[in-house]
Amino acid sequence: MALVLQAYTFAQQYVNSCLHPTPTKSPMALRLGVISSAQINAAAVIHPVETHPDVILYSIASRDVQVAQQAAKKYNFRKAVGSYQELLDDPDVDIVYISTPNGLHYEWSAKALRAGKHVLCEKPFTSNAEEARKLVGLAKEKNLICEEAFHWQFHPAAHLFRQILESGQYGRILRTDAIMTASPGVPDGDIRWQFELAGGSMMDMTYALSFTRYALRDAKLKDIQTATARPYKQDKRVDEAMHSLLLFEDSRDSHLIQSRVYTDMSRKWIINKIVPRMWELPSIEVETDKAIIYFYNAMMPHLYHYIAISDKMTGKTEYKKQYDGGPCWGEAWTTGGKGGKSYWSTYRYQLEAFTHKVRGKDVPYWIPGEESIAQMEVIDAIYQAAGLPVRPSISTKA
Ligand SMILES: NC(=O)C1=CN([C@@H]2O[C@H](COP(=O)(O)OP(=O)(O)OC[C@H]3O[C@@H](n4cnc5c(N)ncnc54)[C@H](OP(=O)(O)O)[C@@H]3O)[C@@H](O)[C@H]2O)C=CC1
Ligand SMILES: O=C1OC[C@@H](O)[C@H](O)[C@H]1O
Repeated sequence: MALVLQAYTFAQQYVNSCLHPTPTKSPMALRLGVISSAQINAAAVIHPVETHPDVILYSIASRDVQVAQQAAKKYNFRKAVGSYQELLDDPDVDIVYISTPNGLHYEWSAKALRAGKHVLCEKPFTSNAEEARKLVGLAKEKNLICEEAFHWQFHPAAHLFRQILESGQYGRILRTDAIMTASPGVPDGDIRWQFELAGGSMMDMTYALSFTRYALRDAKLKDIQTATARPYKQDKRVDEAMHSLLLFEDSRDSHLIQSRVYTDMSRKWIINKIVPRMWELPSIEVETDKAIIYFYNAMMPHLYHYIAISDKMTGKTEYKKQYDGGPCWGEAWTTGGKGGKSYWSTYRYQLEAFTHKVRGKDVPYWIPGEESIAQMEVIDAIYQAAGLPVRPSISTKA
């Protein structure tokens, strides 16, 4: 389903970029360089940039210059180059988006920082926690931005979800249950199946853990009760699926919270294997003292989402949604907030925050580097608990 959603996002973004024509660009607009010709580029940055007045599509790099030229022609980049380093050597590039396979995130983010560029790096941030620590340290040393592109966290629906959990109205969080599955599954040959490129369901579908840690905010991981991987048939080091039960300690009163995190890159179909589970969108359920709170489609809430709050005492369910404004972005016309637009994707909200951060302005929402480190530490711990190797560092040159 995640792949279908992704395809739908591409289409939606395309329609939106037509319906909402390119604004006049600032003469000093930030010049974006894109590293790789990945499929996700269009949805994640290209279309968001088209509707952003302070960023232009400046340069795209591919290992194959012809591929870069095709992408540049299709999306109106000013330049196309045949090596990632050539893009980084260009003094006119201000900000860089990195969409290489996971295993190369660290290498190219580090090289971009060393070249003096601000970085928006795809999720998962790095191959492992050690790389994450080094990258965050390097960004601090260079006084540059290096942000993990966990786009969903920038959307107003995510902020409403957190506000509901932290309102105190529903009591303490007792347990969480987050899933992300692909049905139809990820095709063989995809980068997500390659161990050396830091593949695996826990890495690719790291959203399920992100939903969990976001809901629990400052809770500390106390224990991994169980972690069971279903190995990929062609490489047993790669988790086709991962079922984990984590134990967190609440930062306020130290009570324990049990969190189930389930990721699956090859979810079984139902009814004699003829119906893919199209409805099984990345989601999280949170049980509190007083309610069950369910955030449906937390990964791409701009397409569709709801937050259902079921009262344990009355059995009544209340539904909420938030496509713009909300607790962080505010309503531009009433609170002086930035508001956002209801047609903005998670990626467009993310770009808005990223550019503001680069410009040194206040941002409605941000993911500190320490968060990305903590996320990678939990992923490493899950792999270890499941008896699988932590994803390797292949970028020794960075
Ligand atoms: N935020 C989101 O919603 C999403 C994020 N992602 C993340 O984005 C990244 C890219 O994913 P996706 O778009 O599916 O990737 P693709 O497989 O479509 O593209 C990856 C690109 O990386 C480059 N590359 C460099 N080295 C290699 C290598 N050894 N093998 C393969 N490709 C290589 C290639 O570009 P070239 O040949 O031009 O150099 C390739 O086109 C991943 O980290 C993934 O987790 C993915 C999907 C959605
Ligand atoms: O980040 C992602 O979001 C969409 C998924 O289909 C994809 O596997 C993942 O990389």
